[in-house]
Amino acid sequence: MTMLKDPSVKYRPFPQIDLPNRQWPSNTITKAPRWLSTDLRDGNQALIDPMGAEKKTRFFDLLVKVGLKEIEVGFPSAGATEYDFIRGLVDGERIPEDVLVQVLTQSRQDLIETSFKSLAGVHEAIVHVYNAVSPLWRNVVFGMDRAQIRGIAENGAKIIRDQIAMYPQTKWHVEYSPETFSTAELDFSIECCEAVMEILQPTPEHPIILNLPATVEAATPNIYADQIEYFCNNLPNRASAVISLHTHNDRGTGVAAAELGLMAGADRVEGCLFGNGERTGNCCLVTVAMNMYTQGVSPELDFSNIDDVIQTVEYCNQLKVPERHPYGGELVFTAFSGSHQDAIKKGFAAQESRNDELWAVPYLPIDPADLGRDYEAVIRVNSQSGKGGFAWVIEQDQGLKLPKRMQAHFSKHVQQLADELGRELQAGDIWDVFRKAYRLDEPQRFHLIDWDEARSADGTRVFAGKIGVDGKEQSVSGRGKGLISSIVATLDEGFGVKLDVRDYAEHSMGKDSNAKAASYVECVTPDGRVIWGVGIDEDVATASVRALLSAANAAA
Ligand SMILES: CC(=O)SCCNC(=O)CCNC(=O)[C@H](O)C(C)(C)COP(=O)(O)OP(=O)(O)OC[C@H]1O[C@@H](n2cnc3c(N)ncnc32)[C@H](O)[C@@H]1OP(=O)(O)O
Ligand SMILES: CC(C)C(=O)C(=O)O
Repeated sequence: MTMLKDPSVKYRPFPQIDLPNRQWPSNTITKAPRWLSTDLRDGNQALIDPMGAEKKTRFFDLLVKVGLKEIEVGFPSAGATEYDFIRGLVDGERIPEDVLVQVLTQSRQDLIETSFKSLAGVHEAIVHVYNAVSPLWRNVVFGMDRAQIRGIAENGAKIIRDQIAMYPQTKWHVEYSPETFSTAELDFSIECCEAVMEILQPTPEHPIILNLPATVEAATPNIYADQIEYFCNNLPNRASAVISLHTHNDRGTGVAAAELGLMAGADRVEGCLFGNGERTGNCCLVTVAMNMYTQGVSPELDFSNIDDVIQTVEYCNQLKVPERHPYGGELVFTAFSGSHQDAIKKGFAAQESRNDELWAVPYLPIDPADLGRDYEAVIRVNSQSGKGGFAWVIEQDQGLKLPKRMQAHFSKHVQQLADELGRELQAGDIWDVFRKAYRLDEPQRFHLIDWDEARSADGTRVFAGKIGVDGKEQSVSGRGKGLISSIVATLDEGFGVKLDVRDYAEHSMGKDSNAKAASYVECVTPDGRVIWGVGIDEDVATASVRALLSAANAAA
């Protein structure tokens, strides 16, 4: 047992931010921010096997396809793989006109120079320089005081200014990250940013990007929002800076922090698809974007074919997108449990009958179709499921709309199978048990060979059928007020099978003229047994005959 009884001996609470008049809690996100994907940099540097050129190229093409306009393509001074990939993008003219590529560098002369070289000839790009500013890093990593740390930032800014002058054919943008911003003194982060701005002289027309990372997430997301609002309020020349967020997910609230940071006044969000990145990952861009979408705000990113996106991301990262990951996970639109299935099924029916576009289905905060998912996987059946669940599956799979009371009747068969198998039931399992339960497969005691119907002078109907009985053909007939009662009379008079019909339903199994019909009949036997019969046929009347024979087979 290594957990301390009193963790306050080892850990300290994160201090509150002094921001008495905070505005962000009353704000909402009303438009898409500028997005930057750092999949090819922060995501890549955290992989067991970093991507090679082939994977990076595929990922880059995907990011362009979903609509990313700013893409951090790597850390050029890390080595030849990174450098050559970036040069390949430039030389191969693979960067669309409206896409800005970004590269990251430490604030060191040789690394900055390599970074510019990697991009030489590009039409427009962002050079991103960082140095850590918080006390722990100052003391432990750098062994420097505040002035020296600010000096690293200033030195980098000067080198960048000089490099920009050497590559005039490119429109350059600069991003500065006071790394570890969220655990640093706010005034010191502002001091470093201000010093960098002093050197680079940004303007509102050509602003600097100030990226404020929660390099390690160390507090609740409201604290990060306070830090962002404080920074925005106190940065001199705020109009000449684009405020960018770069959150990590150490406490599991990287997305929340980014969202609250936007409410607090930021303009831009950095992150990775499905939250890849160092340790627990970066803020997930898919989640922030789709959260926005479900509030009726276009994220200006296209995840309408999420499965294609996942396939490429999983291939490139060699990491699986977890089954419960928001919006993308395999199970996030699936209900196994009975009460959820019931509500979803009713929700779809209500949605269809309302016939408007507003989405309102219980337990589904978003229409799976908006992510390119179909409705088949919305309901899956196991031992936790209810009748709404298998009724949905059998309707989707076979086109059968079981009457409500029949669902209850069939339920015990499904439940028994689910308990026996101890696993999820596939559509095929449910269809097998249905055919068995309602005797749809031959041989059965009674089966239909042919039938005809006539009307007598008194208006009654006469059913005349050729029925196979235990393998032998028999001609039988019966009279009634309608088709059903004439078949019931036939079964009674011909075979002594007595059925009291309680309920009857039929429907077409599709919309076109070739669609089959299904009939369901609920009967009670003289000894009080409730029996359901099912008939399926091209002809609706024949489906009724089959349904009654199915019931007779159970009664016999
Ligand atoms: C929060 C982030 O994710 S930041 C991005 C991190 N990503 C990466 O590091 C991936 C790519 N990095 C690399 O391939 C390598 O680190 C390289 C090639 C860039 C540099 O490698 P090395 O020269 O061996 O240096 P290393 O990364 O170990 O850095 C250590 C030195 O750089 C200094 N340093 C670290 N960060 C910075 C910085 N941002 N600016 C200036 N100096 C820095 C350290 O203080 C240390 O100095 P010291 O040797 O005097 O103690
Ligand atoms: C370089 C910076 C932005 C970073 O990756 C971080 O702080 O997490």
